[in-house]
Order: sequence, then C-alpha cells, then structure tokens
Amino acid sequence: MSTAKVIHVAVGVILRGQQILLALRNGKQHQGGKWEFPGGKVEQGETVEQALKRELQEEVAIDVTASSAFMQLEYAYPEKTVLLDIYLVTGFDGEPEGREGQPLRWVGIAGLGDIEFPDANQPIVERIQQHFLTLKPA
Ligand SMILES: Nc1nc2c([nH]c(=O)n2[C@H]2C[C@H](O)[C@@H](COP(=O)(O)OP(=O)(O)OP(=O)(O)O)O2)c(=O)[nH]1
Ligand SMILES: [Mg+2]
Repeated sequence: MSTAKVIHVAVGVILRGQQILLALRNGKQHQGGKWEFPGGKVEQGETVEQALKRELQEEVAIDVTASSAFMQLEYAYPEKTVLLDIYLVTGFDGEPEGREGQPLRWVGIAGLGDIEFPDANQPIVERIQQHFLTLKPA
C-alpha cells in the first residue's frame, strides 16, 4: 500500500450562461488526452481559492471575480491519489485562452455526459447535472 501523500488540486467549473469551459490535457500529462476542468495543484502556503485564482490565470488567462465551493472528491489512480477541491466559477474577467497551447471548448451542461474526462470526474459531472438540470415541475 502506498503512503504517498494526497495531491490537493484546485479545480474550476467555469460557467458562462449554461456553458462550462473545458481544456484538453496534453498527451504527456497524467490523464493526458482527456478534457478537464481547468485547475492545478495547491502550493504550500496557499489557500485553495488562491490556488484556483492563480491556476486559472496561468492556464486560461482569466481573473476569477466570483467563486463558491461546490464539492470535494478524493480519487485513487493507480499512480497517485488526488483530492479535487472543486469550485463553481460564476464570475471572471477576460476572455479565456489556452495559455499553455491547450485547446479549449465551451460545452452545454447537458452535453457533459458525452465528454471524455479523467476517471475521477464522473461524480463531478453527475453533481453538476443534478444541480443545474433538475426538473422543476410546475
Ligand atoms: N485540473 C484538473 N485536474 C484533474 C481533473 N480531474 C483529475 O483527475 N485531475 C487530476 C489530474 C492531475 O493528476 C491533477 C491535476 O494536476 P495538474 O496537472 O492540473 O496540475 P498543475 O496544473 O499544477 O500542473 P503541473 O504544474 O503539475 O504540470 O488532478 C480535472 O477535471 N481538472
Ligand atoms: Mg493544471
């Protein structure tokens, strides 16, 4: 059994209207070739929100102005265990661009189920769809 420590990751579910921003992880990265919610590792001395702001500036060139904690999820990949700290990003300044050359796309909430995400992400997709697509009968 591994005793390696859990990698804490700040993850942004970036909303614009009914769409969510995804970025393609490059083939050389862990879980490469899959679409992700932009984000990255929380560094020592940083709060998760600070990490989120820094990572989204570094990766997709936006300045987060409004965010809220959404869910946390620990997932053990064979090679490492991650703690995904997921935030809804409901306000930002700037037009997103892939700062690291990565393709970006906006996907409607209903379409998230058709996207190939890292293995850890299934519960995130379900929770987003539950949160935003719950039918409200008259
Ligand atoms: N950003 C992000 N990471 C995810 C998602 N799902 C998932 O399993 N991960 C995993 C993949 C990685 O092992 C880890 C995030 O690491 P990362 O590669 O984004 O870290 P980073 O931006 O700090 O990059 P680096 O400096 O280490 O290259 O979390 C997701 O939706 N978004
Ligand atoms: Mg990253």
